[in-house]
Amino acid sequence: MPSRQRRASERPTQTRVSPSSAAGGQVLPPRGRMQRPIGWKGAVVGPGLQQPCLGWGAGPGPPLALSPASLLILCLGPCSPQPTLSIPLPDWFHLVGLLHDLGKVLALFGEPQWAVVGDTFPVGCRPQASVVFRDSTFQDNPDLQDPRYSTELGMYQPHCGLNRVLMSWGHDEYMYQVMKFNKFSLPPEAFYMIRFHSFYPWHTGSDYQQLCSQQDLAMLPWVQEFNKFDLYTKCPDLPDVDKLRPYYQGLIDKYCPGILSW
Ligand SMILES: O[C@H]1[C@H](O)[C@@H](O)[C@H](O)[C@@H](O)[C@H]1O
Ligand SMILES: [Fe+2]
Repeated sequence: MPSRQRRASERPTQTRVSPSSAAGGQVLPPRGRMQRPIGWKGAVVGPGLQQPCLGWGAGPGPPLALSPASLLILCLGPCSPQPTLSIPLPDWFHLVGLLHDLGKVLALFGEPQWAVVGDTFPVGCRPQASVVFRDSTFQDNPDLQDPRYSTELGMYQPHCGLNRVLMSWGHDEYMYQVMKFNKFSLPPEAFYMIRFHSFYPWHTGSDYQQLCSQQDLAMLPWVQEFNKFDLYTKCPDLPDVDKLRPYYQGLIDKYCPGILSW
């Protein structure tokens, strides 16, 4: 069993794919303490929010504001890293922790859950062994019947680079696009970490090497370092928002100030 798959079945609180769904389709709500949807409605879209730090600009969504306190609760509480840093990391690394899952706001725009959360993988080529539930959920995927898309390289050139690869859609790519559009002054590593943090078959499964460029290999350690603080590392206790807020507000002001377009 691929390690990612083993982890998924060992951890019942994580989002899971219905065993009865045919084509890698239906994603069921997680069990246990993550039973609630990601909490945007209650925690972020409250009327009582003050001093919004990240706001909605022009876009299809309703006028919403994300307060620093809400972000901290969402991102440092139930859905982000425990501070067990073993090496000194740059300050922006902490901001990546805060921001990395904000793309899940797509769920508010009516995007179905399977197109927002879940691990990501390249489309247009054969899904490799470490893709979670690879063996049980891809049997009806039409690409696998198409000789152009069902080989190891599929529609790609060898070592074309992940920036030329079409990934399955989700919160990673959306947040990356938001950061780019709003010109966050973060280093390329930060963009990269957010864009590929759910690409477990690559950063943890070591698959898809045939698509990687030298630049991808250079970025891999950053994605792996970040992964130590991603899934399964959540602190069960809510953070002390008042204590943490000035620090994170400082990072926001430094790297992504003002009102953002989503
Ligand atoms: O499969 C997981 C899961 O869907 C999480 O909700 C998400 O934050 C991760 O990035 C992803 O890899
Ligand atoms: Fe994520």
